[in-house]
Amino acid sequence: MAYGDGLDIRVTDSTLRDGSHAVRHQFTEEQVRGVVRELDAAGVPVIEVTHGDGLGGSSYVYGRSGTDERVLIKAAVAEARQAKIAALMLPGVGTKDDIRAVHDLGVSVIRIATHCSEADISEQHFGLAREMGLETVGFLMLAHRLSPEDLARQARTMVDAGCQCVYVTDSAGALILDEVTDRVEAMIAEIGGEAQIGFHGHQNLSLAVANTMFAFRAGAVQVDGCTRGLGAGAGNTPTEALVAVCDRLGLSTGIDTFGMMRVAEEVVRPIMDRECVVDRLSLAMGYGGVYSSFMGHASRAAERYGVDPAQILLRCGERRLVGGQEDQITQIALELAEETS
Ligand SMILES: CC[C@H](O)CC(=O)C(=O)O
Ligand SMILES: [Mn+2]
Repeated sequence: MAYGDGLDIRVTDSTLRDGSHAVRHQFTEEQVRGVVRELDAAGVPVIEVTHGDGLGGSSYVYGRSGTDERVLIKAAVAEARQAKIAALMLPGVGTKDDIRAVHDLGVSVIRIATHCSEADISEQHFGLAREMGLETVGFLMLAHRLSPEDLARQARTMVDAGCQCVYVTDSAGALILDEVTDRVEAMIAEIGGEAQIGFHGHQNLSLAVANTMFAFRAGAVQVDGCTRGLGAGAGNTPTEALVAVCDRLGLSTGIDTFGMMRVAEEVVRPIMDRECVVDRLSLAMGYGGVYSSFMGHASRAAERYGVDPAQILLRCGERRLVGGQEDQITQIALELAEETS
């Protein structure tokens, strides 16, 4: 199956959204302009720009943005020559007014994310987005927590509400190869022909590129990457590696392979606080099925209460915490401190 428009796969680069977690939401306008200019020149078809937790994410709990995301989005739209600019939102963190505002700024793709079992909270947002002529994408987050059949039923809810492509979103980097295939295939059986399927990977178990290729082989035609892997947890599927693999397999992404390698090395690496790596913490998240953006929260809570951050994360996994329950990370750190005192 191909994406269309002459592409086998359409890549959305989320460096300036998922990568925001790894720079504490401190991207500057100048950095956003530089990254968008270079990704656009390399042929990346869609570039996502938002606070790491989506529109409206700048807050005490999620972390305040260094620069207002609307300023960053406006700058991205101004720099892009061919790329579409996308924005992500979680109903409840962002609102319909945020969708209206970014539409007015020139965003053309809206990606609406819900926990994998709660697609129904996105219905009005998809309806509004389609009325406004936006391209729509749905994220079913922490997709490892549902069986393929249940996930497909949630995808059906999004599609009936107006979603044009539903992503298997491996927020914890917990899915392993065939587990991706099974989910994509179940979604194709349910919504194939009516909507596309996408895949968003995290590198916590070191499988992001491989999982993305399994998703493609099962029928996914939209996939995400982050340049130099810059993203939550151990980071995301590195766009430059994904593009190189596709190139070697003869699959067209429309992206210049060596251009992407250069952007990763010369443009994105210099603005990273640190490399995103598979280490004890990120590996614990992949192993325990924990939402990748919990890593920074757990590290800070562990330092504050003198406990082991990996233990916090594993407990988050045992309790099946979802995005939006970040306050419970502090609660767990307090419990661990009490248990060890
Ligand atoms: C804030 C939304 C969320 O982080 C989306 C995402 O990238 C994921 O679930 O992996
Ligand atoms: Mn992510």
